[in-house]
Amino acid sequence: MSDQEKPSYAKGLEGVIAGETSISKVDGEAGQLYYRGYPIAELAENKSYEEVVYLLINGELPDTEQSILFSAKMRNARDLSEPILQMIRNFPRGSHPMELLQSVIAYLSAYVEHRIHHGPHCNCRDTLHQVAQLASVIAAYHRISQGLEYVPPRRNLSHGANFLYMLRGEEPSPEEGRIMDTALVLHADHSFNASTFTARVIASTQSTCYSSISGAIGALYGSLHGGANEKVVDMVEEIGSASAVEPWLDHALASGRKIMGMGHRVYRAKDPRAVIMEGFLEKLSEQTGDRHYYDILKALETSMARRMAEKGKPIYPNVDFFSGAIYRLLGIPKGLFTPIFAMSRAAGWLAHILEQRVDNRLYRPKALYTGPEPRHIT
Ligand SMILES: CC(=O)SCCNC(=O)CCNC(=O)[C@H](O)C(C)(C)COP(=O)(O)OP(=O)(O)OC[C@H]1O[C@@H](n2cnc3c(N)ncnc32)[C@H](O)[C@@H]1OP(=O)(O)O
Ligand SMILES: O=C([O-])CC(=O)C(=O)O
Repeated sequence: MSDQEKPSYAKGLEGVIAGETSISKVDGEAGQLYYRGYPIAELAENKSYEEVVYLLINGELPDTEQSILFSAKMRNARDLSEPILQMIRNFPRGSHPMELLQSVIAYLSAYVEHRIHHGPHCNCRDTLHQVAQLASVIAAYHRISQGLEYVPPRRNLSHGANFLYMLRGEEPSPEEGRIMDTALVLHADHSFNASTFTARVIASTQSTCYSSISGAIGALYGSLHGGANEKVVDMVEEIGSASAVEPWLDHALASGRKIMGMGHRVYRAKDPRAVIMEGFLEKLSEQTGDRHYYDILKALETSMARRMAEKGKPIYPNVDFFSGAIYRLLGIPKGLFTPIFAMSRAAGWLAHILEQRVDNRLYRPKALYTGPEPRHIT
């Protein structure tokens, strides 16, 4: 088939509307993100992760009573059962925690009543296992793999603060807890991104919430998606200092490297989440007296903006650009950055799975066949 005869199609589904959603809206031109109509900056400033989970799943912010009940439910669901702890203890050391997360979700499904529920009211909406327990799994894996004791969750801390507590075995400062919780708010949903789309495709086959979320974790792992936050910190370590940014970029761009944490399929402006994360990084850099990451990242941002503008292709930081550096300054190891993204995004995935089921149609696109014409074995 000649190139002229080929039907056109959108590679990577770029620009294709693949479904309807009322959960979040990404305004790529304006650089704005809304959850259920609320601007992300307002939610980040005023709401906890638990309230945002409620909003994503139920469509409205909780009132005071609903908020208390929902928080209690999520906090009660934080505990890990003995089989899950056993699985974490037995998981091969040296595996990436994203591999553990993907497996843990599938394993968890063996211990809960869920298989018959394929509708929007399946019990995942109520048990909130996947949303509440990922943080505990990540913290447990980190401590167990370091030869430390598992620290059980506390019920009097926000989701973000409890995660830091379970990692460290010590309560974080209120400021650290707030930064962690807000980072979770910022990562909770982003319309039809690759991992959420994966979750919806799996849900569209009438599979379970558990398999849908396990698949979504796999999609998030890659370095073009959630895995970029870890790669950004690798890149900063490779660059070494702000003064090395220009020669490093000359070489990286000449050899066709993508700059991790920059660029986006939808945003044509700075990602609004990166704006908020940058503020946190600046604050933490001042407080800790460690400006290393901030200075290198800002030099990279400025230089890339200039270089790409000269080419007529402006490029801006995305949500992954500053997050890894923030986690680093909170004392979190690199291997946990993408899992942290997953533990937040689990809320968005669950909301999308439930929405998919309300008016489901199996996802099954067509492909343009480019293989041999029919032939016979001779
Ligand atoms: C949470 C998230 O998933 S956010 C995204 C996280 N991923 C990253 O940060 C990885 C780095 N970024 C990228 O690889 C890309 O920007 C993506 C995958 C996120 C989006 O990519 P696409 O929409 O497919 O854009 P595409 O890769 O076609 O880029 C368009 C142009 O901008 C350039 N460009 C895009 N991103 C980058 C980048 N990070 N570094 C250098 N150049 C880039 C491309 O080389 C391309 O130039 P060309 O037209 O001369 O070939
Ligand atoms: O929307 C996307 O393609 C990627 C993204 O920023 C996210 O999932 O948060």
